[in-house]
Formats: sequence, structure tokens, C-alpha cells
Amino acid sequence: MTLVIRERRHKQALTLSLPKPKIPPSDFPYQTHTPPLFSSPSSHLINSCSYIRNISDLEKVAVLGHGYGGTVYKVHHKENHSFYALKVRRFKTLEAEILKRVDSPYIVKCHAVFDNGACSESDNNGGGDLSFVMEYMERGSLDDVLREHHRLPEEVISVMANRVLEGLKYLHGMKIVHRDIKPSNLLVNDKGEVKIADFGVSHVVEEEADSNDGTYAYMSPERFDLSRWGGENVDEFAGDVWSLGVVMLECFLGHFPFIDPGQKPDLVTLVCAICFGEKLEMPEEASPEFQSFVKRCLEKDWRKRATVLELLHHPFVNRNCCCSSRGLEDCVLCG
Ligand SMILES: Nc1ncnc2c1ncn2[C@@H]1O[C@H](COP(=O)(O)OP(=O)(O)OP(=O)(O)O)[C@@H](O)[C@H]1O
Repeated sequence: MTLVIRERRHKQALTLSLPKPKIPPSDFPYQTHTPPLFSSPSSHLINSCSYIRNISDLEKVAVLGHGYGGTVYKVHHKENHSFYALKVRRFKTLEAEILKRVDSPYIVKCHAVFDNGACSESDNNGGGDLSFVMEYMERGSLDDVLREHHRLPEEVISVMANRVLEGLKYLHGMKIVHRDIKPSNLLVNDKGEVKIADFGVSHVVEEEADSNDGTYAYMSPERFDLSRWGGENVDEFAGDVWSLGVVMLECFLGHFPFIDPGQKPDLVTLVCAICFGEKLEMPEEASPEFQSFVKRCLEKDWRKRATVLELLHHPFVNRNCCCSSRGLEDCVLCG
């Protein structure tokens, strides 16, 4: 079976600076009687890892956020009284395939996938609308956390980096390249645990993929210009390491690192900064371990960039979270 996704998205790399039209849960009009999410009798279960058998058992409770592919809802299961996040996406058969395969504490769990039966005659991209019933991550995305706290302490970044690396180790071990590691795809639960989400542009190595899928701001130099950085032999996993480095530095600085805070992140600016710009100066106030970790991720030549396994042994990720020494309430992720 060919697991190929051809949908191109994020041609404008503006997800970084554009405020998302987020509706806080408290603003969502609660209903005493919430209608089922889908009245269509054609919605049918195509995969379930749990007892979620019927999409009509889910009731909308709130809007959690909006992404490129649509709205994400907080939903309540009428029978088991648990909360889930529900995403409806078009042409996401590969995403469904990947979510079916993965099962890790470092990856947001997909409990069930429903086919809404909306595939038209002309759709030949591998499906119509799919509804993904996902683990509900109470504290939203790292993007949300950054908007609230602006910058994160190194101890917290260290714990996050460790979890993302464990998630990438797991994915890469299954030959899955995520290809869109960025703050809005790293979700946080009420225990402060960070998990990787959104396999919308992921790719199974050795199968055909469009190197332009993903979000420009977090793409590695070799993804912009394959021929300059090693042609067809490029190690695709290295692109996830680059993105991790960008995210970690963004968490430390409180803004996207490659351009000035007020600068417009259009494609030309990003390509110039990421591919042709000088190596980034590390913030002087950062610890030597943090500086070294980020430098190893942001090595422009993918052949010299650190691997996930190397980074898992890096001194920066082998620290304790602030919450283990100062109490949970002090930690911006846990508290
Ligand atoms: N499982 C979840 N639990 C809690 N909140 C979630 C969950 N999934 C998504 N969200 C919220 O919904 C927002 C939108 O998610 P979505 O995956 O649609 O888009 P995105 O990743 O922000 O952007 P895009 O998909 O366009 O790259 C997230 O930023 C997050 O705040």
C-alpha cells in the first residue's frame, strides 16, 4: 500500500506570528442539550483502540482551537463521561494509518477514527472527511503555553526536549518522520506532560513524499534546497531534529529565533535566514548545556547535525524539572 500524501499546506509560514482566532472554552456557548456532532448516518468507525464505537455518543463542549485543517472541539462521551479532542480533516488517510500504528506515552493518543462518508466522485486523494477522536490535552499546545508565559525556564525546556526526543526516537524507529514539529503540534496535559501531535504531513521513509509539506518557519535547510544539501540521500529524520532545536530556542527567547520579533516571516525572509544566514548566535544568558544542545540541533549541514539518540544523552536533557525541586505549582507546564 502506498502511503503518500500530496496535500501542500502552510505555503505561508505565518503560523508563527499570526494570532490564532482562539475561542476560550469559557466563551463557548454551553448548551443544555447538545446535539450530536454528526447527524449523518454515514459516519462510520474505521479504527478504534477503545470503546468509542459511535460518533453520535460524542457531544461538543467547547472549541479548543483552529488549525489550517479546521476546528478542534472538546467533546464529552455520553457513556463513559470522558473528554476527548475531536478533529475533522480532509484526505487524511495517511494520518489515520500512522495514528493506527503508534502507541507511545510521548505521542497524543488517537482513540478512534470515523469516516464521515463525505468523499466526492472527484476526490482521488485517498478519502473524504475523517474525524479523529484524540486524547484531550488539558493545557492545550506549547504555543498556548508560550502565549501565556512568553518564555520558559531552561529546566522546563529540558524536560520538554527529553519527551519530544523520546517521541521522535519512537517514531523514527517506526520509520515515521513527523515533518511538522512546532509549538502548536506539541500538546501539554494537566500533568505537564508534553506529547507530539498532528501527523498531517508526516511521512513513512522509503515512500514517496513532497518535501514542501510542513511549516516553512521550522523547516531545515535541506528541506528547502535538497540539491545544495546532499540530493536524494538526505537523512529525513534530521529535519525533525532541526525543528526541535528551533522550538527549544523559541521557548527560551520568547520569539521565533531566525528573524527579529517585528519582522514579517515571509518565505524569502525565512529562506534567507535559515539557509543562507550566518549561524545563529546563542543567547549569552543561556547555560553552556542549552547552547550546546541547540547548536547541535541547528547544524545547517544535516550530516553534521546531532541524531536523536545522541541528543538523548546530551547533558542538557538529563536534568530534573523545576517541579521536582520546587513543587508542582511553580512549574509553568505542571502548575
Ligand atoms: N488533543 C488536543 N487536546 C487539546 N487541545 C488540542 C488538541 N488538539 C488540538 N488542540 C488545540 O487546537 C489547536 C488547533 O489544533 P490543530 O491541530 O487543528 O492546528 P495547529 O496544529 O494549531 O495548526 P495546523 O494544523 O494548521 O498546523 C491547537 O493549537 C490546540 O490549542
